[in-house]
Amino acid sequence: MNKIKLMNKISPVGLDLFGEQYQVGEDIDDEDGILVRSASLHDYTFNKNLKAIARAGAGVNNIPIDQCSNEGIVVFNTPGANANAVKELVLCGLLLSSRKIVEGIDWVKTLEGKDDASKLVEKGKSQFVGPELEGKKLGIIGLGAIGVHVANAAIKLGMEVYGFDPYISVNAAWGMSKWVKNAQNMETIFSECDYITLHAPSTKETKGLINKESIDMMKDGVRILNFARGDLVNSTDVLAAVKEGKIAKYVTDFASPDIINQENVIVMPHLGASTPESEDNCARMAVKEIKDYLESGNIVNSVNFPYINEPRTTKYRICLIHKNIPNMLAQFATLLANREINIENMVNKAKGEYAYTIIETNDVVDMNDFEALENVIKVRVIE
Ligand SMILES: NC(=O)C1=CN([C@@H]2O[C@H](COP(=O)(O)OP(=O)(O)OC[C@H]3O[C@@H](n4cnc5c(N)ncnc54)[C@H](O)[C@@H]3O)[C@@H](O)[C@H]2O)C=CC1
Ligand SMILES: O=C(O)C(=O)COP(=O)(O)O
Repeated sequence: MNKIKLMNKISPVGLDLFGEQYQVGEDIDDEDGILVRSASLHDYTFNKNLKAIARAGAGVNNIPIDQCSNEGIVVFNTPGANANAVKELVLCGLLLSSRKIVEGIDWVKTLEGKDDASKLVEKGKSQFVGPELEGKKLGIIGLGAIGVHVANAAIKLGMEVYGFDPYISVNAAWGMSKWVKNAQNMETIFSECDYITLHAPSTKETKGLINKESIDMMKDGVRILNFARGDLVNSTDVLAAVKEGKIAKYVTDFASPDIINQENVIVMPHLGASTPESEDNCARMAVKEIKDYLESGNIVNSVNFPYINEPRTTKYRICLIHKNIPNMLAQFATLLANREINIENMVNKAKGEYAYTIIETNDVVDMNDFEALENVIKVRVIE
């Protein structure tokens, strides 16, 4: 029986895939796996039995990845599973940043109970004029699953789209409209664009990338959208620029005390992925990933360990997480040879400092033999 701890609400469409061999819930101890959305695991104590964490979503900044790697805990996410949901909210954000929709709606509420409301509306609406998107320049920082969706949709809206992503994947590039212009650097985005939208993960490199210095490069009246993570933006600098009128509107999915209820700042309660479709997609993908890893040792969509997806061919499968250093495979082979155990199949892949090896055999093996080896982090024998 595998035990799965839920750190957030996860769609039953995914949870139903676990089946009877799993105990799943919020009050689980000594869990084999964790399913999480945005709850922070930075202060969570991982038990020794924990093998995997699946983030039903994209961003993994709520998980201590280095610590997980060090402890042999495989962390998965669900690439692209919520990208359409976020794209749709970004399109909404573009419109909210441009047309004075929120202000207009709030103003109409003040007319409640007035018999001449329709007349007042026609007289007062001129205060809520805002520009169209067509023909304007949109800069996108981060061209992954979401950035590409946004780029393609903005092209269809008639916008001139500039994209910047120094690490763009071949897949993302294949999926992107040929009309998207390749900005060679972030400065081009800052200086050229009327609208700037962020779709890069929170990393050391991206933290605070919207700050006084970058804002100074921007056009007067620029509109900034942040559906990536709050810490990509220095909110003090953004707020100051909004107050000066340099930034016409800041629309974000991430609340912080300083930006709540400020004029020309629209804050949403982290709603990007909150659609039934995306919640189902993410849950399904996360459950499949964690189940596959626990049952077969296969790793698909991990952010900290390499991709290995091999069909089972033998009775026993030895799964070894270890340091990516010379002589590990030789030690495994020698150990098995000394026990007269034949290797039917062996796969080894590395990712950065860590590596993963699957050895298949039809003979009984003793996990302790492998655990005793230096630089082996985690061992499992799956029957
Ligand atoms: N508001 C919400 O509810 C949601 C927010 N997100 C946020 O959006 C981010 C992006 O999500 P996806 O597109 O699904 O991820 P993704 O991994 O498909 O794309 C991220 C892209 O950012 C690029 N990138 C990394 N460092 C960069 C840098 N320094 N400058 C420019 N580009 C850089 C990567 O090369 C990659 O192409 C997530 O990491 C998460 O923080 C994701 C889903 C929902
Ligand atoms: O997938 C992501 O990175 C998100 O930000 C979505 O977060 P959520 O699952 O809605 O808490």
